[in-house]
Amino acid sequence: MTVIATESLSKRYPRVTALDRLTVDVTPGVTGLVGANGAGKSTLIKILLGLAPASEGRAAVLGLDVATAGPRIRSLVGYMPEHDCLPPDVSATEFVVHMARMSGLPPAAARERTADTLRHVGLYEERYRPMGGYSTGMKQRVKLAQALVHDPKLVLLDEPTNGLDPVGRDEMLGLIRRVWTDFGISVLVTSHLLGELERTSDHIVVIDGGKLLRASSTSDFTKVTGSLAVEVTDREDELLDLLDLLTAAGLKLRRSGHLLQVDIADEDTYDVVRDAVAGLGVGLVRMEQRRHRIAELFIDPESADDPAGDHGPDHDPGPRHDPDQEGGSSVAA
Ligand SMILES: Nc1ncnc2c1ncn2[C@@H]1O[C@H](COP(=O)(O)OP(=O)(O)OP(=O)(O)O)[C@@H](O)[C@H]1O
Repeated sequence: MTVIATESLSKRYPRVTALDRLTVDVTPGVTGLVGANGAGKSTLIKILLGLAPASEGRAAVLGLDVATAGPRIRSLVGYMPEHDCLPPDVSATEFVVHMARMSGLPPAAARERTADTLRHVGLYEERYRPMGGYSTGMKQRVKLAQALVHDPKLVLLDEPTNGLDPVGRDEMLGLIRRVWTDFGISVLVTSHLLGELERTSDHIVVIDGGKLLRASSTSDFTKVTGSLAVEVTDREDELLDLLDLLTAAGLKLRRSGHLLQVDIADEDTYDVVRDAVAGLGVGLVRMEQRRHRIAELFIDPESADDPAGDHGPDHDPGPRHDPDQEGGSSVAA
Protein backbone atom coordinates (compact mmCIF):
# COMPACT_ATOMS: atom_id res chain seq x y z
CA MET A 1 0.00 0.00 0.00
CA THR A 2 1.29 3.47 -0.81
CA VAL A 3 0.21 6.76 0.76
CA ILE A 4 1.95 8.84 -1.93
CA ALA A 5 2.90 7.76 -5.45
CA THR A 6 4.46 10.00 -8.07
CA GLU A 7 5.26 9.04 -11.62
CA SER A 8 7.69 11.07 -13.70
CA LEU A 9 6.48 14.20 -11.92
CA SER A 10 7.94 17.47 -13.17
CA LYS A 11 7.38 21.09 -12.26
CA ARG A 12 8.96 23.76 -14.42
CA TYR A 13 8.98 27.44 -13.62
CA PRO A 14 10.16 29.84 -16.35
CA ARG A 15 13.73 29.86 -15.05
CA VAL A 16 13.96 26.74 -12.91
CA THR A 17 13.00 23.10 -13.08
CA ALA A 18 11.87 22.54 -9.49
CA LEU A 19 10.96 18.86 -9.97
CA ASP A 20 12.49 16.72 -12.67
CA ARG A 21 10.74 13.44 -13.57
CA LEU A 22 10.41 12.34 -9.96
CA THR A 23 9.09 8.82 -9.50
CA VAL A 24 8.73 7.70 -5.90
CA ASP A 25 6.41 5.66 -3.69
CA VAL A 26 5.88 6.51 -0.02
CA THR A 27 4.50 3.75 2.23
CA PRO A 28 2.77 4.12 5.64
CA GLY A 29 4.95 5.30 8.54
CA VAL A 30 7.31 8.23 8.87
CA THR A 31 9.14 9.21 5.68
CA GLY A 32 11.89 11.81 5.66
CA LEU A 33 12.19 13.91 2.51
CA VAL A 34 15.68 15.33 2.54
CA GLY A 35 17.32 17.79 0.19
CA ALA A 36 19.31 21.02 0.23
CA ASN A 37 17.52 24.35 0.01
CA GLY A 38 15.90 24.66 -3.39
CA ALA A 39 15.88 20.88 -3.98
CA GLY A 40 12.14 20.95 -4.64
CA LYS A 41 10.68 19.75 -1.33
CA SER A 42 8.10 22.53 -0.87
CA THR A 43 7.13 22.33 -4.54
CA LEU A 44 6.43 18.61 -4.17
CA ILE A 45 4.26 19.24 -1.10
CA LYS A 46 2.21 21.90 -2.92
CA ILE A 47 1.59 19.54 -5.83
CA LEU A 48 0.62 16.72 -3.47
CA LEU A 49 -1.94 18.98 -1.80
CA GLY A 50 -3.40 19.88 -5.20
CA LEU A 51 -2.39 23.53 -4.68
CA ALA A 52 -0.04 23.75 -7.68
CA PRO A 53 -0.40 21.89 -10.98
CA ALA A 54 2.43 19.66 -12.19
CA SER A 55 3.96 20.45 -15.56
CA GLU A 56 4.14 16.77 -16.42
CA GLY A 57 3.64 13.37 -14.89
CA ARG A 58 1.22 12.15 -12.24
CA ALA A 59 0.86 11.99 -8.48
CA ALA A 60 -1.63 10.30 -6.18
CA VAL A 61 -2.14 10.83 -2.45
CA LEU A 62 -4.04 8.11 -0.55
CA GLY A 63 -5.01 6.76 -3.95
CA LEU A 64 -6.50 10.10 -5.09
CA ASP A 65 -5.24 11.92 -8.18
CA VAL A 66 -3.80 15.33 -7.22
CA ALA A 67 -4.92 16.83 -10.53
CA THR A 68 -8.62 16.23 -9.87
CA ALA A 69 -9.12 15.48 -6.16
CA GLY A 70 -7.37 18.42 -4.41
CA PRO A 71 -10.22 19.32 -2.01
CA ARG A 72 -10.78 15.68 -1.00
CA ILE A 73 -7.02 15.20 -0.47
CA ARG A 74 -6.85 18.33 1.71
CA SER A 75 -9.71 16.99 3.88
CA LEU A 76 -7.71 13.80 4.53
CA VAL A 77 -4.24 15.31 4.81
CA GLY A 78 -2.77 17.75 7.35
CA TYR A 79 -0.22 20.34 6.26
CA MET A 80 2.36 22.21 8.31
CA PRO A 81 3.83 25.03 6.20
CA GLU A 82 7.46 26.02 6.44
CA HIS A 83 7.19 29.71 7.20
CA ASP A 84 5.75 31.66 10.08
CA CYS A 85 2.10 32.06 9.22
CA LEU A 86 0.32 32.48 12.56
CA PRO A 87 -1.79 35.56 13.30
CA PRO A 88 -0.10 37.30 16.27
CA ASP A 89 -3.26 38.59 18.00
CA VAL A 90 -5.00 35.23 18.22
CA SER A 91 -4.47 32.52 20.83
CA ALA A 92 -3.41 28.98 19.90
CA THR A 93 -6.79 27.65 21.04
CA GLU A 94 -8.77 30.11 18.93
CA PHE A 95 -6.56 29.48 15.91
CA VAL A 96 -6.64 25.68 16.06
CA VAL A 97 -10.43 25.65 16.69
CA HIS A 98 -10.78 27.86 13.62
CA MET A 99 -8.66 25.50 11.51
CA ALA A 100 -10.70 22.53 12.77
CA ARG A 101 -13.96 24.29 11.80
CA MET A 102 -12.46 25.06 8.36
CA SER A 103 -11.85 21.34 7.96
CA GLY A 104 -15.53 20.67 8.59
CA LEU A 105 -15.61 19.65 12.27
CA PRO A 106 -18.73 20.76 14.20
CA PRO A 107 -18.09 23.30 17.03
CA ALA A 108 -18.05 20.89 19.98
CA ALA A 109 -15.82 18.37 18.19
CA ALA A 110 -13.53 21.20 17.04
CA ARG A 111 -13.04 22.37 20.64
CA GLU A 112 -12.46 18.86 21.92
CA ARG A 113 -9.96 17.95 19.19
CA THR A 114 -8.17 21.28 19.69
CA ALA A 115 -7.67 20.56 23.39
CA ASP A 116 -6.40 17.04 22.57
CA THR A 117 -3.94 18.12 19.90
CA LEU A 118 -2.59 21.09 21.88
CA ARG A 119 -2.04 18.71 24.78
CA HIS A 120 -0.25 16.27 22.44
CA VAL A 121 2.16 18.99 21.31
CA GLY A 122 2.76 20.09 24.90
CA LEU A 123 1.05 23.50 25.00
CA TYR A 124 -0.84 24.05 28.23
CA GLU A 125 -1.66 27.40 29.93
CA GLU A 126 0.06 29.27 27.11
CA ARG A 127 -2.63 28.15 24.71
CA TYR A 128 -4.89 31.04 25.77
CA ARG A 129 -2.25 33.73 25.15
CA PRO A 130 -1.84 35.61 21.84
CA MET A 131 0.61 33.74 19.61
CA GLY A 132 2.60 36.91 18.84
CA GLY A 133 4.40 36.39 22.17
CA TYR A 134 5.27 32.72 21.51
CA SER A 135 8.79 31.36 21.05
CA THR A 136 9.69 29.72 17.74
CA GLY A 137 9.30 26.31 19.36
CA MET A 138 5.78 27.11 20.56
CA LYS A 139 4.80 28.42 17.13
CA GLN A 140 6.08 25.26 15.48
CA ARG A 141 3.98 23.24 17.93
CA VAL A 142 0.84 25.20 17.09
CA LYS A 143 1.55 24.64 13.40
CA LEU A 144 1.85 20.91 14.08
CA ALA A 145 -1.37 20.90 16.15
CA GLN A 146 -3.41 22.56 13.39
CA ALA A 147 -2.11 19.94 10.92
CA LEU A 148 -3.38 17.15 13.19
CA VAL A 149 -6.65 18.60 14.47
CA HIS A 150 -8.99 17.10 11.87
CA ASP A 151 -7.57 13.61 12.42
CA PRO A 152 -5.96 13.23 8.99
CA LYS A 153 -4.62 9.99 7.52
CA LEU A 154 -1.37 11.68 6.50
CA VAL A 155 0.47 14.87 7.45
CA LEU A 156 2.95 16.78 5.29
CA LEU A 157 5.40 18.68 7.51
CA ASP A 158 7.62 21.24 5.78
CA GLU A 159 10.84 21.84 7.75
CA PRO A 160 9.21 21.51 11.20
CA THR A 161 12.55 21.84 13.01
CA ASN A 162 13.49 25.10 11.30
CA GLY A 163 14.77 27.71 13.73
CA LEU A 164 14.77 25.37 16.75
CA ASP A 165 17.73 24.84 19.07
CA PRO A 166 19.02 21.25 19.52
CA VAL A 167 16.71 20.51 22.48
CA GLY A 168 13.67 21.97 20.72
CA ARG A 169 14.55 19.98 17.64
CA ASP A 170 14.76 16.71 19.52
CA GLU A 171 11.40 17.40 21.18
CA MET A 172 9.79 18.20 17.84
CA LEU A 173 11.24 15.05 16.27
CA GLY A 174 9.90 13.02 19.21
CA LEU A 175 6.42 14.49 18.73
CA ILE A 176 6.56 13.72 15.01
CA ARG A 177 7.56 10.13 15.65
CA ARG A 178 4.58 9.75 18.02
CA VAL A 179 2.16 11.06 15.40
CA TRP A 180 2.74 7.72 13.69
CA THR A 181 3.35 5.40 16.66
CA ASP A 182 0.51 6.72 18.87
CA PHE A 183 -2.08 7.79 16.30
CA GLY A 184 -1.24 5.79 13.17
CA ILE A 185 -1.07 8.95 11.06
CA SER A 186 1.55 8.65 8.31
CA VAL A 187 4.06 11.48 8.08
CA LEU A 188 6.08 13.01 5.27
CA VAL A 189 8.59 15.35 6.92
CA THR A 190 11.13 17.50 5.08
CA SER A 191 14.53 18.69 6.24
CA HIS A 192 17.86 19.69 4.79
CA LEU A 193 19.49 17.68 7.61
CA LEU A 194 19.88 14.02 6.86
CA GLY A 195 21.05 13.15 10.37
CA GLU A 196 17.90 14.27 12.16
CA LEU A 197 15.59 12.52 9.73
CA GLU A 198 17.50 9.27 10.10
CA ARG A 199 16.57 9.12 13.75
CA THR A 200 12.89 9.83 13.14
CA SER A 201 12.02 8.17 9.87
CA ASP A 202 11.27 4.63 8.73
CA HIS A 203 12.09 5.60 5.16
CA ILE A 204 14.24 8.28 3.58
CA VAL A 205 13.81 9.92 0.19
CA VAL A 206 16.63 12.17 -0.98
CA ILE A 207 16.09 14.69 -3.76
CA ASP A 208 18.55 17.07 -5.35
CA GLY A 209 17.80 19.59 -8.07
CA GLY A 210 14.28 18.14 -8.30
CA LYS A 211 15.62 14.66 -9.10
CA LEU A 212 15.39 11.53 -7.00
CA LEU A 213 18.80 10.62 -5.60
CA ARG A 214 17.75 7.79 -3.43
CA ALA A 215 14.75 6.20 -1.69
CA SER A 216 15.13 3.39 0.81
CA SER A 217 14.34 2.24 4.31
CA THR A 218 16.35 4.07 6.95
CA SER A 219 18.05 0.85 8.04
CA ASP A 220 19.31 0.18 4.49
CA PHE A 221 20.43 3.75 4.35
CA THR A 222 22.52 3.68 7.51
CA LYS A 223 23.80 0.20 6.68
CA VAL A 224 25.29 1.54 3.49
CA THR A 225 26.81 4.77 4.70
CA GLY A 226 27.45 4.34 8.43
CA SER A 227 31.08 3.68 9.26
CA LEU A 228 33.56 4.19 12.04
CA ALA A 229 36.90 5.75 11.22
CA VAL A 230 39.60 4.26 13.46
CA GLU A 231 43.07 5.76 13.17
CA VAL A 232 45.94 4.12 15.01
CA THR A 233 49.61 4.95 15.58
CA ASP A 234 52.11 3.68 13.02
CA ARG A 235 53.00 0.28 14.49
CA GLU A 236 52.30 -2.12 11.64
CA ASP A 237 52.18 -5.21 13.89
CA GLU A 238 49.56 -3.60 16.15
CA LEU A 239 47.49 -2.56 13.18
CA LEU A 240 47.54 -6.09 11.74
CA ASP A 241 46.54 -7.57 15.11
CA LEU A 242 43.62 -5.16 15.29
CA LEU A 243 42.59 -5.96 11.72
CA ASP A 244 42.59 -9.69 12.51
CA LEU A 245 40.63 -9.24 15.71
CA LEU A 246 37.93 -7.07 14.14
CA THR A 247 37.62 -9.37 11.13
CA ALA A 248 37.33 -12.37 13.47
CA ALA A 249 34.56 -10.47 15.30
CA GLY A 250 32.65 -10.46 12.01
CA LEU A 251 33.08 -6.78 11.17
CA LYS A 252 33.55 -5.56 7.61
CA LEU A 253 36.33 -3.06 7.24
CA ARG A 254 38.71 -1.42 4.80
CA ARG A 255 42.23 -0.24 5.40
CA SER A 256 43.84 2.88 4.08
CA GLY A 257 47.25 3.54 5.62
CA HIS A 258 46.69 3.82 9.34
CA LEU A 259 43.00 4.43 8.96
CA LEU A 260 40.55 1.58 9.31
CA GLN A 261 37.05 2.20 8.13
CA VAL A 262 34.69 -0.16 9.88
CA ASP A 263 31.11 -0.65 8.66
CA ILE A 264 28.67 -0.11 11.49
CA ALA A 265 26.66 -3.33 11.62
CA ASP A 266 24.60 -2.37 14.68
CA GLU A 267 24.87 -0.39 17.90
CA ASP A 268 27.41 -2.89 19.34
CA THR A 269 30.02 -2.14 16.67
CA TYR A 270 31.44 0.83 18.55
CA ASP A 271 31.89 -1.25 21.72
CA VAL A 272 33.50 -4.15 19.84
CA VAL A 273 36.07 -1.81 18.26
CA ARG A 274 36.74 0.04 21.50
CA ASP A 275 37.24 -3.23 23.42
CA ALA A 276 39.54 -4.63 20.73
CA VAL A 277 41.67 -1.47 20.76
CA ALA A 278 41.85 -1.48 24.55
CA GLY A 279 42.53 -5.25 24.74
CA LEU A 280 45.47 -5.05 22.35
CA GLY A 281 46.80 -1.83 23.86
CA VAL A 282 46.94 -0.26 20.38
CA GLY A 283 47.80 3.42 20.24
CA LEU A 284 44.62 5.12 19.15
CA VAL A 285 44.80 8.48 17.39
CA ARG A 286 41.09 8.91 16.83
CA MET A 287 37.88 6.99 16.50
CA GLU A 288 34.82 8.68 15.16
CA GLN A 289 31.61 7.98 13.40
CA ARG A 290 31.64 9.14 9.82
CA ARG A 291 28.76 11.44 9.08
CA HIS A 292 26.93 11.31 5.83
CA ARG A 293 27.87 13.57 3.04
CA ILE A 294 25.61 14.11 0.11
CA ALA A 295 28.36 12.93 -2.24
CA GLU A 296 28.33 9.54 -0.53
CA LEU A 297 24.72 9.06 -1.49
CA PHE A 298 25.89 8.68 -5.07
CA ILE A 299 28.30 5.89 -4.21
CA ASP A 300 26.97 2.44 -4.93
CA PRO A 301 28.52 0.35 -2.14
CA GLU A 302 28.61 -2.72 -4.39
CA SER A 303 30.69 -1.01 -7.07
CA ALA A 304 32.92 1.19 -4.88
CA ASP A 305 35.84 -1.14 -4.10
CA ASP A 306 37.79 1.20 -1.88
CA PRO A 307 35.70 4.02 -0.55
CA ALA A 308 38.32 4.58 2.15
CA GLY A 309 40.83 5.36 -0.58
CA ASP A 310 38.85 8.44 -1.52
CA HIS A 311 39.06 9.77 1.97
CA GLY A 312 42.43 8.57 3.15
CA PRO A 313 43.90 9.85 6.40
CA ASP A 314 45.47 12.84 4.71
CA HIS A 315 42.33 13.86 2.92
CA ASP A 316 39.54 12.84 5.19
CA PRO A 317 37.88 16.04 6.37
CA GLY A 318 36.25 14.06 9.20
CA PRO A 319 32.68 14.53 10.24
CA ARG A 320 30.95 17.60 8.99
CA HIS A 321 30.47 19.92 11.87
CA ASP A 322 27.73 22.43 11.55
CA PRO A 323 27.76 24.58 14.68
CA ASP A 324 24.11 25.58 14.32
CA GLN A 325 22.92 22.11 13.68
CA GLU A 326 24.66 20.00 16.24
CA GLY A 327 23.85 16.35 15.99
CA GLY A 328 22.73 16.43 12.37
CA SER A 329 24.72 16.22 9.23
CA SER A 330 23.72 18.76 6.68
CA VAL A 331 23.32 17.84 3.07
CA ALA A 332 23.53 21.46 2.15
CA ALA A 333 26.88 22.35 0.66
N1 LIG B 1 6.55 30.12 -7.53
C1 LIG B 1 7.78 29.95 -7.98
N2 LIG B 1 8.22 30.60 -9.09
C2 LIG B 1 9.46 30.40 -9.58
N3 LIG B 1 10.37 29.57 -9.03
C3 LIG B 1 10.01 28.89 -7.93
C4 LIG B 1 8.70 29.05 -7.34
N4 LIG B 1 8.63 28.25 -6.24
C5 LIG B 1 9.83 27.62 -6.15
N5 LIG B 1 10.65 28.01 -7.15
C6 LIG B 1 12.02 27.52 -7.38
O1 LIG B 1 11.98 26.11 -7.49
C7 LIG B 1 13.10 25.51 -6.83
C8 LIG B 1 12.62 24.56 -5.76
O2 LIG B 1 12.03 25.31 -4.69
P1 LIG B 1 11.40 24.65 -3.39
O3 LIG B 1 10.84 25.75 -2.56
O4 LIG B 1 10.48 23.57 -3.78
O5 LIG B 1 12.68 24.02 -2.69
P2 LIG B 1 12.82 23.44 -1.23
O6 LIG B 1 13.55 22.14 -1.38
O7 LIG B 1 11.52 23.41 -0.55
O8 LIG B 1 13.79 24.48 -0.57
P3 LIG B 1 13.52 25.42 0.69
O9 LIG B 1 13.72 24.56 1.87
O10 LIG B 1 14.58 26.48 0.52
O11 LIG B 1 12.12 25.95 0.54
C9 LIG B 1 13.93 26.66 -6.30
O12 LIG B 1 14.94 26.93 -7.24
C10 LIG B 1 12.95 27.81 -6.22
O13 LIG B 1 13.61 29.05 -6.40
